[in-house]
Amino acid sequence: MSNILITGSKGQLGTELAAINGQFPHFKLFLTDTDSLDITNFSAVENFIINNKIDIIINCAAYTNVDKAEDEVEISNKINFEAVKNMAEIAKKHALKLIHISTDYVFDGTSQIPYSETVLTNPKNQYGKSKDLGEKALLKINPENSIIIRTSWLYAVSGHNFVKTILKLSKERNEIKVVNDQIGSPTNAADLAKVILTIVPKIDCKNVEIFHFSNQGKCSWFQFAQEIIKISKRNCTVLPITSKEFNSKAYRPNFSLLNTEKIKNTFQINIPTWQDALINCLKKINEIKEGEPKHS
Ligand SMILES: NC(=O)C1=CN([C@@H]2O[C@H](COP(=O)(O)OP(=O)(O)OC[C@H]3O[C@@H](n4cnc5c(N)ncnc54)[C@H](OP(=O)(O)O)[C@@H]3O)[C@@H](O)[C@H]2O)C=CC1
Ligand SMILES: Cc1cn([C@H]2C[C@H](O)[C@@H](COP(=O)(O)OP(=O)(O)O[C@H]3O[C@@H](C)C(=O)[C@@H](O)[C@H]3O)O2)c(=O)[nH]c1=O
Repeated sequence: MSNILITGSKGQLGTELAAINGQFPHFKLFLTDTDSLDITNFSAVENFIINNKIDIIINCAAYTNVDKAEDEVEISNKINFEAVKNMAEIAKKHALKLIHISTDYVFDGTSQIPYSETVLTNPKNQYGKSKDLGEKALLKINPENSIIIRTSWLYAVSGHNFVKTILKLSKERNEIKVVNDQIGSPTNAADLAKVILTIVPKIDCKNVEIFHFSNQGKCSWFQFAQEIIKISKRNCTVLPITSKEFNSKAYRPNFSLLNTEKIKNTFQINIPTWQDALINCLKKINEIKEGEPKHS
């Protein structure tokens, strides 16, 4: 039996990890969030891992509001950088495995081929910068048997995400406008959660390794919104617009597709397409019924 600390367990990924604990009875999950374990508090985290004999930390806690981060530089850095640095130090001192989650937004979006783990980061917004600093701190402190998993466009049944926003907007409006010049791959948090708990026992590395994980295939946010509307049979038109027209506060990369070959080959895993993963999530939120035809 391994004792695993899940930070940010009330978020999208943390909730999905908690939901599948039954499939992994050899893990005892310790579910914490801001109210029970603030990851910015070094001694609180260290005491928690000592008192509960923690073997593994899965850090799902993060500051994830991309637009708000532009104005909240200090707090986003505290959570996405300083707290990660602290956890890396604690992991090293107590010989724990640390699984840290990062983002496609550490890249600048200028690539024309999917980003592999070796490409240099160059974040263009404050959220991406804070996550990049967290990654770099972890790489520098370099606790053994620790990894960074970068993922992209995460969504789940619970929490704030693009899928739920589009479902909500499509109830309120006949027409929604969505950017068509940002390309990536959506990721169902349930798929990532399953992969994390599957690979945890197999992690064995002297130096911190980076892996990329997303659902398979690529799309723009516009195409993603179209698929959400189509599968959910909503009577709403999705219109393509440019990022310039949408004019969000934070800059988003135009291309942030991740190359997932390394994680697939290292751990011999299959990853669902983004369309199938979306159907699975929408089924869960009762937008579609079992047995309905898959996407065309
Ligand atoms: N969401 C996305 O699209 C993507 C996310 N990621 C990364 O994946 C990981 C998981 O993301 P996701 O599940 O979507 O995140 P969420 O925003 O859904 O959840 C993050 C959780 O962390 C908690 N949290 C924030 N600050 C602290 C703190 N100081 N101490 C303890 N807990 C805290 C939040 O609590 P509260 O709500 O109270 O602030 C929330 O419950 C993150 O590292 C994120 O950067 C990567 C790519 C895409
Ligand atoms: C809701 C909406 C968004 N958009 C655009 C805005 C933005 O460019 C894009 C995505 O919008 P969101 O704000 O939902 O997503 P965003 O917050 O950019 O999502 C990111 O979150 C962080 C945490 C990550 O790590 C990234 O991988 C990514 O998932 O779609 C529209 O064009 N029309 C709309 O109606």
